Amino acid sequence: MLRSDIDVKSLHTLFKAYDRLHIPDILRPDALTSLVEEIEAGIPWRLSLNSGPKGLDLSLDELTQLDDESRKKIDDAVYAQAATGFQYRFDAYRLSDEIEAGRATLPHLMALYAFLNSDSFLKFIADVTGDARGRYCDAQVTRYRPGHFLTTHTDAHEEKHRLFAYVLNLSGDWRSDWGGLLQFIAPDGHISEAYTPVRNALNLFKVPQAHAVSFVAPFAAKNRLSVTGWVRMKPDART
Ligand SMILES: O=C(O)CCC(=O)C(=O)O
Ligand SMILES: [Fe+2]
Repeated sequence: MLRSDIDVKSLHTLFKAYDRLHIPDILRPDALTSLVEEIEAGIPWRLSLNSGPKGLDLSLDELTQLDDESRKKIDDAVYAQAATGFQYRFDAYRLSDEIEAGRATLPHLMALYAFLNSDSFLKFIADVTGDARGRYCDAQVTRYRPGHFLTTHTDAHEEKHRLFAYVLNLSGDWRSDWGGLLQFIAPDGHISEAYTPVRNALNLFKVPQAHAVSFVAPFAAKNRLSVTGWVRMKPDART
């Protein structure tokens, strides 16, 4: 699935210097097209948001049945928490959980998950990062619609043994004005770097590292689609 002419050495030099990397044209174009078609044909999205420390995955069908007042209550709680702390709201399909539970039936996403866990991809990660401890990648498909976002966090998780985060962007022709930027936040609060979603680019960064996905503007002309997850140390720690 990987494009064959990737210059791993140069990527390694950059990764060593910055602990993060934006790699354009990561997959062979044919692999990417089938993947995007499969996702766009419809997958069982759920709205993922947190209520304080608790993560919730809510059925989109049930949410559309809520009356305006109930929906406003959720929005108010989300915005109150986002004003001062950690908050997210985006659509997700928990690909690795669904596959591990034997529930997934989406061949191209299953092939991608197998690829992400193949020796060749894990070796690619080891060569680029200089760290050969990665044994396993988890994965979720995410869709940020207008009004979706993820505030600043580091991805650190004691039990999950995360080494690196990755984001495979699937949306093309994205304008930075639409938001949905992957932003890296410096200790002084400035944004040290931001990646605009680029179709078929892989963003890779070391964990922990402060980052966020900026609010997708109401006028964004499309949704921001990605497959994202973490390269982890232990295959038996799939929690
Ligand atoms: O979608 C992205 O660019 C990053 C997502 C992220 O940081 C996360 O899910 O923890
Ligand atoms: Fe993150």
